[in-house]
Amino acid sequence: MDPESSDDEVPSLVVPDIEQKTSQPITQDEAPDLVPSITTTDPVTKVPITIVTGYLGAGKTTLLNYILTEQHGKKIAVILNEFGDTIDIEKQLTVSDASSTSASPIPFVPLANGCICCSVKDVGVAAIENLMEQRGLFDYILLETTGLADPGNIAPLFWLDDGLGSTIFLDGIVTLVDAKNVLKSLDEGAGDERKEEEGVRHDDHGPLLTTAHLQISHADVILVNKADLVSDEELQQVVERIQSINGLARIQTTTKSQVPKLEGVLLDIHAYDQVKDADLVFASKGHSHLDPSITTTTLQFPPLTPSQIPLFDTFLRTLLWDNELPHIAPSAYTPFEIHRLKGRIPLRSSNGQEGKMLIVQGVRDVYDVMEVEGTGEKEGGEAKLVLIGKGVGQEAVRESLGMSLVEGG
Ligand SMILES: Nc1nc2c(ncn2[C@@H]2O[C@H](COP(=O)(O)OP(=O)(O)OP(=O)(O)O)[C@@H](O)[C@H]2O)c(=O)[nH]1
Ligand SMILES: [Zn+2]
Repeated sequence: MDPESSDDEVPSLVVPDIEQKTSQPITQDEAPDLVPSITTTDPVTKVPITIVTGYLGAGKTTLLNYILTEQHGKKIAVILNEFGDTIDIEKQLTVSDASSTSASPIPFVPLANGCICCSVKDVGVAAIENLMEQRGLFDYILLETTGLADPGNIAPLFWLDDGLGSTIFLDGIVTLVDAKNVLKSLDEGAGDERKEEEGVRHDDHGPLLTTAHLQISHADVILVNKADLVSDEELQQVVERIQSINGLARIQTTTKSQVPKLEGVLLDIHAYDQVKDADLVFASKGHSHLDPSITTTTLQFPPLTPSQIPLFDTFLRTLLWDNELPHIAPSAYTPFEIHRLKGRIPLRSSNGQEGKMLIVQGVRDVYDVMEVEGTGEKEGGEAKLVLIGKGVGQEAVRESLGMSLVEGG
């Protein structure tokens, strides 16, 4: 919902009233050129995009190669965002798609010299728009980020930029984790060479908040790769640490980034347009907080009445846009940061008709609330709002929600 619309509608996509950094028109020679290919006039069908992220050397390119050589019948375009001149090496690695029978090579967009999440955002958007001129040649986009990218800055690009939002949709964020080195990265920031000017997210309120934390906390799927390099115990320890950070993501352990199945597991997962009850089961079980920086917490509460909907939306806005907890004195809680949120909120229908449901999705300060038909669950189903981030487990968050939903409060 944009700020102007009336409160009683169920808000749809809401974005903070940040002045949008309007992307300056990129001159043609700035936007990377595409591999030449046939243009087609296929009607606009929204093309899914999967963001592949993960630390340097975790196995992103190995995954892309694996996907490009698997027989899945998809025509995939690849956007490679690598620092500096590794782009050519990556290009050979990535678009060597032996299996592609199509005469034209895979549409491939190199985005070198910077990180799409911070320094080449506009070029990235222009490159994707450019790519979409060739739609019809492909029906899926894979975007491999640099090893140092913060996916929380990239995901909203596909929500915020209504130009892009009309032709592509974010299907999910896949994070590759190096089983052998991830704990060091999380505990010591090993390998986190983000430059200060990029606003390195080492948090001065306590424990380290590294790029590895961000890539894990924002993931919809996490591949714990290089399993062959660690013992079973070490692998289990890594999986448990990652699960305690992100209780929503589906986690697989892999070697050479090879997953048994792509469809519905890595691709076409629709992580942003639906929230199934099964998605929230693990997160709702409550877990030991193994990581000092980032945790997952689940707020459970009774179904909302129609008049509580705007109260709930005000709670979300204050939480995500103002970084404050309504009704709680700032001195009564420590600074928090929301990376990802998902919710299924049954609505108590006033006349007993089968309850509708609010589905909530959020990444950092961009969130989306959709009203959908209930799935026939009995009315008493609890509402669940799962938060992933820093400081989300403090009792004040729960209290603030409870006080926010008091009608006439
Ligand atoms: N032992 C082992 N090596 C792996 C595995 N997966 C990938 N590798 C190797 O690890 C190295 C890095 O893999 P890449 O796929 O290039 O990793 P990346 O994340 O794309 O790396 P950057 O582009 O530098 O960020 C390559 O030599 C891969 O062959 C694995 O499961 N086990
Ligand atoms: Zn970046």
